Amino acid sequence: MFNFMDPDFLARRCVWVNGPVIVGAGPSGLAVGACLKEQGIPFVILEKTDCIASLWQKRTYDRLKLHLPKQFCQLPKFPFPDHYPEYPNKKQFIDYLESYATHFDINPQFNECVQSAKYDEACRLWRVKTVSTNGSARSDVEYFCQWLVVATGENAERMVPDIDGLKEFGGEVLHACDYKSGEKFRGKKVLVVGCGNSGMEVSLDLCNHEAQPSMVVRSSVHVLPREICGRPTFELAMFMLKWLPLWLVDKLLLVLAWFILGNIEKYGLKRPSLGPLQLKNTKGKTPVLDIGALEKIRSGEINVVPGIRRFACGMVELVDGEMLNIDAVVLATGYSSNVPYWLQEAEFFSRDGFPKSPFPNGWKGKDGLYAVGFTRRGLSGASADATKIAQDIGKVWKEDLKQKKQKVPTHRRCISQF
Ligand SMILES: Cc1cc2nc3c(=O)[nH]c(=O)nc-3n(C[C@H](O)[C@H](O)[C@H](O)COP(=O)(O)OP(=O)(O)OC[C@H]3O[C@@H](n4cnc5c(N)ncnc54)[C@H](O)[C@@H]3O)c2cc1C
Ligand SMILES: NC(=O)C1=CN([C@@H]2O[C@H](COP(=O)(O)OP(=O)(O)OC[C@H]3O[C@@H](n4cnc5c(N)ncnc54)[C@H](OP(=O)(O)O)[C@@H]3O)[C@@H](O)[C@H]2O)C=CC1
Ligand SMILES: O=C(O)C(=O)Cc1c[nH]c2ccccc12
Repeated sequence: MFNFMDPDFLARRCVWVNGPVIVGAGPSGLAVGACLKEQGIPFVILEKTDCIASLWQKRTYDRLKLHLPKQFCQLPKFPFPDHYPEYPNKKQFIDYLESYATHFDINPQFNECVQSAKYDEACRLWRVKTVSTNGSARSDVEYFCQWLVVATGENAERMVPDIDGLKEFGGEVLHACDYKSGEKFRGKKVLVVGCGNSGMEVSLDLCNHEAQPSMVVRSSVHVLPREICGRPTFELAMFMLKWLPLWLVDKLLLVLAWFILGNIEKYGLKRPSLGPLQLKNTKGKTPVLDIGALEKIRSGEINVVPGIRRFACGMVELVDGEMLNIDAVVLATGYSSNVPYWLQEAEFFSRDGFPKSPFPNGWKGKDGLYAVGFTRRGLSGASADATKIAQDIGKVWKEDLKQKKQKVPTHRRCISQF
């Protein structure tokens, strides 16, 4: 069970956690924490950065707002303030998450990156190893716990495509997660690779700062208006789904989109053969909710171009043979899960770092393993997972308490040095 001679084991501080270990202090981890607090269950949240919601605080652009109306983005048991607008901006969302953590008295352990986690059959506990990420002299830790909640998110790592010649390009190349504003690209020709919500919004932001973006659309994309007849499209879709099958809702959305946006294929925005919600559900590809990029595409201020063949010094060659002179490249090429890098488990999670079982069964594995925020349903999916996970852990917790017939003090942590 324990190898007392293993130098790695000897170098680590060992901590027994009475309750679950939650990996990640984003909205998902906080939501699980809040639901556990409500039941008086202690837990530890391990967060590799120095703040909560690091995706929102450190890896998003300035002009970002929630795309879905606020009622679909709030976390369990603590609504957004009434005065918040329908689509809160990035600062308002972060402020909300900060007050969420304060309200539930959630204090994650910052600067601790989970390096590996595996279930130890012999001691029937999860063993979670972390390394300190702030360079402090504090030693690395191994946590032992009965439950492990994976809350590292669908957007943990940037996806960087390996495109021929990119290294020889010479100009600035950045991923959308490092893009803040178009200010520094004023007057520059910028190639934006990708046409998801990030690619569209980065292109729009570049236009607003007098840069000249060309946006790569290599395959297809669903663009929907954010509102239909003054009501949020997402709300309308959720309403229709109560009565109608998904394929029909998709057809109706596309008819409405056609009336409002017209034929967008003539601008190079080919629609996928699957409908927008079906595509989101089966492939995880989010439809673009338009907040102004389409108008810039129509006016020619955003130049839509086909796929990339290769880069050369200061240039890009497209698949149709056209050569463009460009000053910078923004890779709005998406994200991936990082679970396969650290979770040593192959039954519940697949190799792409998402649970194998599709929604609504992807939240619970074996041996006390849980996943929150991997349903490809944004923040509302994460909230639903969090509620179920905390209830499930709560049942066992209460059963254990009954059996022990004694009250377990909260946060009893035996910090033992072997
Ligand atoms: C630009 C952008 C805009 C979005 N807008 C919306 C929206 O409007 N509405 C919506 O519903 N969804 C939106 N989403 C989806 C997004 O997934 C959610 O908003 C939300 O951030 C998901 O929360 P999460 O906690 O699951 O993941 P994250 O917010 O990514 O949090 C995961 C946390 O885990 C930490 N972590 C990762 N690996 C480790 C490790 N090994 N050890 C310790 N800590 C680790 C990270 O540092 C991070 O803090 C958006 C996504 C992006 C990229
Ligand atoms: N305000 C909001 O709510 C916002 C929400 N988001 C969310 O964040 C998540 C991530 O979005 P996003 O960052 O846009 O990522 P996505 O995964 O949605 O989109 C990635 C894009 O990059 C393209 N791409 C990938 N590799 C290449 C390549 N080698 N050459 C050309 N194109 C390539 C993809 O094309 P293909 O389809 O052909 O693979 C796709 O268009 C989504 O869920 C999104 O909704 C993002 C921004 C704002
Ligand atoms: O932004 C995301 O990643 C989400 O999952 C939320 C979301 C934005 N637009 C959508 C359209 C359909 C389903 C979910 C979303």
